[in-house]
Amino acid sequence: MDRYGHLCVGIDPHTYLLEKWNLPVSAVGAHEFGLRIIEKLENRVGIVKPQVAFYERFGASGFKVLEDVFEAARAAGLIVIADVKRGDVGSTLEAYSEAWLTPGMPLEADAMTINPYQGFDTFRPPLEMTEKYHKGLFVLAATSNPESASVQTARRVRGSQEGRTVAGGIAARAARWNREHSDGRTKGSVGVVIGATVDLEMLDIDVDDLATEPDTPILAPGFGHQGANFADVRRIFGKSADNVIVTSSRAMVEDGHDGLDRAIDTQLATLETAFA
Ligand SMILES: O=c1ccn([C@@H]2O[C@H](COP(=O)(O)O)[C@@H](O)[C@H]2O)c(=O)[nH]1
Repeated sequence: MDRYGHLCVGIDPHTYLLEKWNLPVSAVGAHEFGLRIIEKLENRVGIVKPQVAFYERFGASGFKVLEDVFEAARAAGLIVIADVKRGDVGSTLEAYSEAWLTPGMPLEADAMTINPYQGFDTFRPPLEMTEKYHKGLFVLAATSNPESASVQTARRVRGSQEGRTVAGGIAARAARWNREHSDGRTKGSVGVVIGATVDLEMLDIDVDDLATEPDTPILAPGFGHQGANFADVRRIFGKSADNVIVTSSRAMVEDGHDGLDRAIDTQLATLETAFA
């Protein structure tokens, strides 16, 4: 974060955004959308998060242009977080991690989002790849959408005792993994996704634990369109704010290509004040 900053711009070529940018609603339009965003970010913003779904919907041609978008982002010196939210039995998850984390593969990214619904222990293959190739994982813990609460606030039962919430348990497992594999690093390679819109207390997420070295990075969606305010990052994440990647997609690009310049300047200035 010292090198790349806290701001991450999401590349989500929604249909209405392609239309607003006067681009065709096709893989070609999604390609151009991604490249134009990357061009604006170079030397100003350090991290991008392409939302793979908006490319996947165009099938093979969508994946082909996504490869180019990743390549352009890498060439511009950006960190690429592939928002793919994959999860499965370990052996299948291994293939997903080969696709998204292995150097030289067409869809290689720096980090991927991953879904723990089938159990944290299915992550062994991607965790090993993360260590081997110096990549990152962001595990969904407390997602920004309001519908998530019914699953993520549920408490586990340990014998006759009520245990942690699902979200709190996942976050604690990620922090534990980082501590057990710290290797002298100040930040772990396993991060968590925690929406900026959630109630951390209700979810029983221990932000102090996430801020215990090696810190657990937090990928925080929900800023902008989903209602969280960029200026509130420290209030929301407390001790862990310094580990937060503030990510926003629609709000950055809704005013078109020129509006993106203004949005970048505004949000960089807001975050500079917030982190001062
Ligand atoms: O909990 C989550 C996890 C991922 N997302 C993704 O982030 C962006 C948010 O887009 P905005 O336009 O800034 O709302 C999108 O790609 C989601 O799939 C999330 O919103 N919440």
